Amino acid sequence: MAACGIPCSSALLAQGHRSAQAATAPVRIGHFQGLHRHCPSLPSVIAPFSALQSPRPSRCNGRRTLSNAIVAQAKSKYDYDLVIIGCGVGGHGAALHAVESGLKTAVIEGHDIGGTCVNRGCVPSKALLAASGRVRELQNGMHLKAMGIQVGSVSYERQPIADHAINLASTIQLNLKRSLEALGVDILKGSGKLVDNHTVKYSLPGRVDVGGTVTAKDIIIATGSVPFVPPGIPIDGKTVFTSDHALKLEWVPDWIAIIGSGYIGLEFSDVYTALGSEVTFIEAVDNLMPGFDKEIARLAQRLLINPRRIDYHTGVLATKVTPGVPGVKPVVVELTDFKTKEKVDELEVDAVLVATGRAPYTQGLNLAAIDAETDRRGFVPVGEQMHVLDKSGKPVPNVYCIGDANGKYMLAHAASAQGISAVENICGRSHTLNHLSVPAACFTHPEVSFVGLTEEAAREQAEKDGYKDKIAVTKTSFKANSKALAEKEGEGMAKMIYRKDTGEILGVHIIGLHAADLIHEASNAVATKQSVQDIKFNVHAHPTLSEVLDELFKAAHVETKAPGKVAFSGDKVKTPVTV
Ligand SMILES: Cc1cc2nc3c(=O)[nH]c(=O)nc-3n(C[C@H](O)[C@H](O)[C@H](O)COP(=O)(O)OP(=O)(O)OC[C@H]3O[C@@H](n4cnc5c(N)ncnc54)[C@H](O)[C@@H]3O)c2cc1C
Ligand SMILES: NC(=O)c1ccc[n+]([C@@H]2O[C@H](COP(=O)([O-])OP(=O)(O)OC[C@H]3O[C@@H](n4cnc5c(N)ncnc54)[C@H](O)[C@@H]3O)[C@@H](O)[C@H]2O)c1
Repeated sequence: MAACGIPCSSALLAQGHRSAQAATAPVRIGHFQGLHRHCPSLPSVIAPFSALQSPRPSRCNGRRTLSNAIVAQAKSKYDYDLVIIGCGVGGHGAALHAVESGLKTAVIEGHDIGGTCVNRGCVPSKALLAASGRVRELQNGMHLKAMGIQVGSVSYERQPIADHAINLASTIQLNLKRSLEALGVDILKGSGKLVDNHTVKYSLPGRVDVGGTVTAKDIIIATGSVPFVPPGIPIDGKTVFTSDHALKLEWVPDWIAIIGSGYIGLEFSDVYTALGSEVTFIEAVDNLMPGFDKEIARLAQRLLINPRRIDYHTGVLATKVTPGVPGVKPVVVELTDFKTKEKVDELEVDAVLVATGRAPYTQGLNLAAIDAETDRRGFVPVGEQMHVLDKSGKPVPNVYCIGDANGKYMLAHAASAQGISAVENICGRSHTLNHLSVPAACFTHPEVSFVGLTEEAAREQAEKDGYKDKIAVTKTSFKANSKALAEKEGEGMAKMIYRKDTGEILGVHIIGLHAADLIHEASNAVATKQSVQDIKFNVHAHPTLSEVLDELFKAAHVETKAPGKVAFSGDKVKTPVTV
């Protein structure tokens, strides 16, 4: 567990293997935040951005304190103010903010606009979760009967569910591309490689008609990640596969082993069990969901694992997997004790999903050209303000790295927020993203979400910094919430870890209906440094699920009554590295 409480165990396990795996993986590349603001189908939403209404504006749109002479020089010397290598959600979010800030911007994209999130991640997985979630709900006769509803037998068609995910990804990919075009961002097709800290060469293998060299005042690297596959596990894409293949839902195995009980493993266990599969988790750590707050993980096990057709082996590694033939020959999985390294079991299943983390996609960038190198796992080292660090740990002028490629927090909205932060710094508006305020959610049924530290990490931090007797925890249950009860969805809890001397919110964790939406009141409070004694005066509509949080805040007891922003211990906490 990293200091921030964000899941990171797979990274520990993966050490030493990642770069090698990434080297053989195909180039991949997506954000809602940007999409909502800039979707071409929403012109009225775009309108407020001055960058759109004027001809190509000068650097940083008048907000930067550059003299006109410097601006003119900057404009004439380079092709662009900003070039972004990689156009996933991170690159896209950075590009939108750059245009808003008046920067002449280009993105270089080697595969598909939208990257992992849009094409092989968040978007298609949420489509599968939405469809399979309905199947689960309609098949839960007891639940429906409790509200006086009876349904006949419920069935589904696999291909239309798969098509829903594929079509959604295509639509959003197109929306992202159009939003960039509408904003005047040049989209350069090819794989980018640094020449120096102002120059990028780009090309597409096998295409002599595509490519070139561009110069820019600043460069952002946003090349993302690919699935990490441990050694000894050959991916055939049919019986042994990663999320890249699973999202296509080409078949629904009767029995599937999922290696890894992190985000991907959990979300796919939700999809597969709803569609009728039996699931076996193989988890290296001694407990399932090792990256989550322990109490939340225990309740998650009671809600998401135990009542379903799921069993599990913990404390074991899948050290060897032999692919099978669908319907003919099973996949064989060799299990090795994580601690003793002795072979302990062998499983025969229909399919294996490898969900053991993600590896950065950073090779081929030629970081040597800027006197930088990746760490041993392939991540690009960055400072607090997203500057790439050179071999001696100093910031490389004008080169930044955001998103999965730097490994700070491998989530779509974190990539986009880091992109916005980098652009702020490029524009001379010093900005540091507080990663402890970035929410995370797992979209199972019910959902799990959190922000900040787990209870364990908060206590560890407090012990180290000498305020361990100041840590307090409040908890509320969905069972007492009118809206949840009206929905017959009373299973779930929220917990908050805070400092009773200052009222600082250190972490909030939720499991229950719409937990992924509910977390934002807490994450925004952490971001704006609202204290518990302030937030407890917020008014929540009744009856809503948000009252679960209202009660949570009201249950907190703070020693000081002083309202307002306080000096938080989080101010001193360095941006956590989570992988
Ligand atoms: C199954 C799955 C589900 C997920 N669900 C969620 C979720 O619900 N919520 C969430 O927040 N996160 C989710 N994630 C994580 C999220 O997808 C990533 O954190 C996010 O995509 C990272 O964005 P990025 O821009 O850093 O990288 P990417 O999205 O990987 O984009 C990088 C882009 O750079 C391009 N590229 C790479 N190298 C080069 C080069 N040299 N030149 C030019 N282009 C290059 C790639 O083609 C790619 O398009 C999920 C991930 C997976 C796998
Ligand atoms: N809803 C979301 O936000 C969402 C959804 C999916 C993915 N993601 C992102 O994608 C990334 C990858 O997800 P993930 O679930 O693959 O990674 P993860 O790091 O969340 O979980 C990987 C799990 O695999 C286990 N593991 C690693 N190697 C193993 C081995 N050899 N044998 C057995 N167990 C092993 C680890 O202990 C860990 O529990 C995450 O960083 C996450 O941020 C986010």
